[in-house]
Amino acid sequence: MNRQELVNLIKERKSYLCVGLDTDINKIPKHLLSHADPVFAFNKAIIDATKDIAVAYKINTAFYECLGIRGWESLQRTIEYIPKNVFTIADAKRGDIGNTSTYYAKTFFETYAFDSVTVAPYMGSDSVQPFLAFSEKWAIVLGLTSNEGSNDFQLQPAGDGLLYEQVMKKCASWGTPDNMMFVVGATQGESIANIRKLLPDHFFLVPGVGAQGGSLKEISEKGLNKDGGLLVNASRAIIFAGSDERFAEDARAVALQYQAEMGLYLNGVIQ
Ligand SMILES: O=c1ccn([C@@H]2O[C@H](COP(=O)(O)O)[C@@H](O)[C@H]2O)c(=O)[nH]1
Repeated sequence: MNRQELVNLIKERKSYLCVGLDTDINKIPKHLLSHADPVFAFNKAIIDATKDIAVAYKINTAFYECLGIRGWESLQRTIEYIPKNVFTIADAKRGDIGNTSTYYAKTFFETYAFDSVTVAPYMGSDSVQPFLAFSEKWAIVLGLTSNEGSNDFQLQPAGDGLLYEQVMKKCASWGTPDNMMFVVGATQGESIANIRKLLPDHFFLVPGVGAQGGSLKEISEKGLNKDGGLLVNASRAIIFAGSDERFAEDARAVALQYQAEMGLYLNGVIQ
């Protein structure tokens, strides 16, 4: 999906909600366990319940990879089931020497046809650039993450600023706002305005609302730009909103609340 299609979708749906399919087999409702593919059965119900509200789905590959071949099959069924007009993210946090990165990119962009993949930039330009060589595909580079450990390196002084600022500026120079986004945690509210100033045009994938306690209001007020410019992810808060037969309706109810709030923040900001 290209940038204009994503921007149009955000405008149409008045939503920048990304539903995170962190489908933990140990947390899905028990009645699904008798299905041939319980993870896919769960995802299918969540997708059916949210596909008119969400603009993106993020599949965190850890929850699938841990199940071996069955997990990869669930992932494949899920990515094939997600409507083609919605943006898809493989949250795999890859990045390696150049030729290996190329094969990671082929895995997620060609074999599984995701629109984007999350990339850890620590190994530098040759580890990130292979993800930028695919038309209408995106690298989503870890910028300032939502976890406590972001203090260990990302928020440490470096050069004339902080390490995450140097990393984001440098990475941005390898791509464009049409093929690169950044992960910015919703728990990093006090840094969002600074990051938006640093990168006015880039999309940010923002995990950390819901279960991690980040503020949708703060991230939206400080992070939205004229194109929207944000994809705010909620995983557990949506997909595990309920735990019985009504889990998909419960997920929809929470997703609708996020969409309604996002509609308010978009008003007057998006052009
Ligand atoms: O900085 C980061 C980067 C990635 N994540 C991922 O996003 C989701 C968040 O899940 P919730 O249940 O909504 O907390 C999950 O897949 C993380 O691995 C992140 O949280 N922070």
